[in-house]
Amino acid sequence: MDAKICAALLSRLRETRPLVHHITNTVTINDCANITICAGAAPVMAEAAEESAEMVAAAGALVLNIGTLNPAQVESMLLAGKRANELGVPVVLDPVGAGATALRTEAVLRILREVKVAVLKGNAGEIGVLAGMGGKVRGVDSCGLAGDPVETAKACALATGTVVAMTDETDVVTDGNRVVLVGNGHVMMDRLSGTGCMASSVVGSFVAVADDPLVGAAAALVAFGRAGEHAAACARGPYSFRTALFDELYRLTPEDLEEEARLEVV
Ligand SMILES: Nc1ncnc2c1ncn2[C@@H]1O[C@H](COP(=O)(O)OP(=O)(O)O)[C@@H](O)[C@H]1O
Ligand SMILES: Cc1ncsc1CCOP(=O)(O)O
Ligand SMILES: [Mg+2]
Repeated sequence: MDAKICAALLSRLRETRPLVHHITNTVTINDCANITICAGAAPVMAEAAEESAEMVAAAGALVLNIGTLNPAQVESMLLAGKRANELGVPVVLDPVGAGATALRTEAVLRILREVKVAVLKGNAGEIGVLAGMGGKVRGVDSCGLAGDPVETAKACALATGTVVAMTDETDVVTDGNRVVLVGNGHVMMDRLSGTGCMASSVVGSFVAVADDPLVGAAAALVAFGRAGEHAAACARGPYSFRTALFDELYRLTPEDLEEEARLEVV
């Protein structure tokens, strides 16, 4: 895993433009659609139980995000997720707010039991809760971890059988054995609702074209983080940053990634 691989995946993503099927929340759904396009993929949001399994057949990846979950939506997620598993379509799960309420925590655990999830992408608090290692979540925000971030992410990966992508100032991507740390990103990304959801959409886009979900997830967080760094350089505040974040991901080239990726395999 190195900068060259990130660059090659971005090229492959732009050449193949996979469809990324989302079942996601109502707060950031439009941001997720547009960041998917800026990454190089094509979004579709389809959540009715009558079509969610059918739609996933055309997709390169499925992103499940529980940010504004309700029981019917979770059933649609299970139908789509099981069909994705049958078809070999990788599933990305964003456990938004897991730990904040029992409904959220239980929905995530049920999806993890019934669907083979390729990448579990959460903030530090959410991953700490799911690892059973003392994460704290208020609303949808991480209030931090009790222990070491790498050990927490590894424990979560081993407990859930997924690649865990735990976002923070330094992102930790791990399958429980291999660990990649991603240093790209900017604190402005924490001043805006939706950057975690968008990170999941970008992970879905990269995982659709990657042979290895760990490599796809790490490359996605490098690309998104690097776009955030470029965006912060010209932003006056959170909302001009938001606009610039889309533009800078759209403008990001494989050469940028090769030169500017900050990742460490530990
Ligand atoms: N302090 C920070 N410095 C750099 N990047 C950050 C920082 N906080 C968050 N990010 C980036 O913002 C994105 C969203 O992460 P995070 O804020 O942890 O998720 P969520 O919005 O789900 O809480 C990730 O790509 C992460 O790398
Ligand atoms: C504010 C809010 N409430 C439910 S979903 C959501 C958006 C969360 O977005 P993110 O976790 O990406 O900041
Ligand atoms: Mg955030």
